Amino acid sequence: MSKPIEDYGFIGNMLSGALVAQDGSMDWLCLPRFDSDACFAALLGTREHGYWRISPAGGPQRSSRRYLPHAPILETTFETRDGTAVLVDFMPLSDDPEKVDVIRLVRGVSGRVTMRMEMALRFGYGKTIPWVRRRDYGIHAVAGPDAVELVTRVPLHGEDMCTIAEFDVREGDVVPFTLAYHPLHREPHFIGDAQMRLEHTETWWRDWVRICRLSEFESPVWKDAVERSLVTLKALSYQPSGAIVAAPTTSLPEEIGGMRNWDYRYCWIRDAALTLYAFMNAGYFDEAGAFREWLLRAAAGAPNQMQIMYGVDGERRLTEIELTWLPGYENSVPVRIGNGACDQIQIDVFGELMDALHTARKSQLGPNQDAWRFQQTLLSRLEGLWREPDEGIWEVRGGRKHFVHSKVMAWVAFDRAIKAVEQSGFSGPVETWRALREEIHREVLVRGYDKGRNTFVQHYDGTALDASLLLIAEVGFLPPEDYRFRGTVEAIERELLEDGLVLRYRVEETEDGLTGEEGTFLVCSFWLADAYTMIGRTGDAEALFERLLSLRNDLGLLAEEYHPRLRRQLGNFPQAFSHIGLINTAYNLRRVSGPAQQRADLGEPPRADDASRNRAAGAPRDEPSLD
Ligand SMILES: OC[C@H]1O[C@H](O[C@H]2O[C@H](CO)[C@@H](O)[C@H](O)[C@H]2O)[C@H](O)[C@@H](O)[C@@H]1O
Repeated sequence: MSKPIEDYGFIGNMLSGALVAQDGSMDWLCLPRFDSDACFAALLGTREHGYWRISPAGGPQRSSRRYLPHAPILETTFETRDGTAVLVDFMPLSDDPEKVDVIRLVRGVSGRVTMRMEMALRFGYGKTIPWVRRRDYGIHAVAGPDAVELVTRVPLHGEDMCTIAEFDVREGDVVPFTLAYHPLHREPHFIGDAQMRLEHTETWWRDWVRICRLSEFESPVWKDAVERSLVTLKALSYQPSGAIVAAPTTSLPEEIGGMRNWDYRYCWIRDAALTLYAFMNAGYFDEAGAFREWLLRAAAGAPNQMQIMYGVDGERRLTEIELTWLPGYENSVPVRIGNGACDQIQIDVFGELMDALHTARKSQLGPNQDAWRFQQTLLSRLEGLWREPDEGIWEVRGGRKHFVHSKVMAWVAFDRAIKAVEQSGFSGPVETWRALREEIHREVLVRGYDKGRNTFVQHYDGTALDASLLLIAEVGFLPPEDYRFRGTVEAIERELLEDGLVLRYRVEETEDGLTGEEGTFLVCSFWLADAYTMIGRTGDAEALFERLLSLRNDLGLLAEEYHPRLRRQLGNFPQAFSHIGLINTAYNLRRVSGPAQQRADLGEPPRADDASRNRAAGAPRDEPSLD
């Protein structure tokens, strides 16, 4: 029986991540990387597909949970008739991407609680039962190239292809369990003092959060929401390369029982560029630098071969396949790994990329000629490409169209390049770019705008609406007071709202190549709040933002979508896109010159004045300069 998506907490260490349910069951864990095979995949199947549960043997009478302040460290409290015990789950930081660990500490709080640990390791996304051997420290399990050590002082025994332990904890007892991954060709490693690793992990995250600019929020709820979102985004970054995954999961459905199930454990240029923007808003510049370095490496080569997404180390081949042995989350099939969208053309990424680098440059992170050369080659490709149809921001699988958002973002790409020349002294064919910027603008106002309804439309020669049009003012294509933008906001309010939340489009009006429905798309609702702010409807913006905050789970986490009637989160979880929206909208609401205006080049950008503090706090890599 699946648990609601919002029942899960996320822990991670910038190499991989795990989902742990309220009942103490770790139902999703991929080792050693975000996109490695899962060794616990009960999330998308049953216990047969792997899980690791630690909870009171007779079940708790009550349980509650929280994150430790400032860190992706989960603490679940189980109250039983005999006493209270706490389970602390975390993934310690590691310098070696092939050696990744999960630590679970059971602490006795009061009385005497009998706890039960059950572990069913199933490598290869729930398919492969490993060869398990006893060791004096616990067990050693091997399957193919993967090996783990489960280290504990508690006696273990086997039952029905699972490893089991029952043990008592009394007030003051601490019982650690460590799962340490290593590739079979390497020696096992042992973590040592789990309590010390906990303290080290807590300290690292506390120092990281110290940089964060939260003083502009009076409300502790807003402060916490922004901080938790930043910590989540940071935990979704892949430390060795600087990439950022869209989510740590695959195939959590956008419709319960439906086929809209995708693998998000990769780095989308779009999502990562917007993440970068959220980080810069909050004062984090090392992350911006690291992502740019990743991008330059991943996208290096012929500009016409730049992809819209890559693996975390820059891998290009992300072949999409179906895992037929997994029944899917609440029977939502297929379960997919890999993502066919990697071969799509999505013109908006040129704009998102140029915009993020523009903001970074304005934030006074030093110039970088390599990055500028790279941007110029991208623009030379865009000169012809912007005229072509594409798959657009929503990655439709029903055929290419002339999406208006894609054209607007092509305009953004040339606009930011022109500004780089005008404001920062870079050189380039600025007259050509000016002419293209003008031509795109003119064309969109004619072919992308429906005069009769006073609204922009999803694609040329069509009538459907699309939530991505809410970004038209935010990116500076038109001023917010322009009647055509206001008309678009009103049309979206009339036609794309479900219980006050925004659908990205109406599935019945959009050839997305898929069947079924989907929930409201959370980042689009944040964009609507931004649009309200920009057109002076601050009360509506605040109300919508508060509503969106109320949709977070008890730990402050958001999936990609929300179903208002079912009152359930839907889609991959936690999703970077949604948390990016939360952060940017919060700053937008509290700054005289918020991110929307910054992107539209109307105000002051976030500054790099905290970058040195960022480094001092032990951020994991040097800050490369940004153009
Ligand atoms: O709806 C179909 C598409 O859904 C996914 O894409 C969505 O997630 C991406 C990552 O967050 C985001 O960049 C994109 O804008 C979203 O539409 C899926 O990854 C695609 O393969 C699928 O076609």
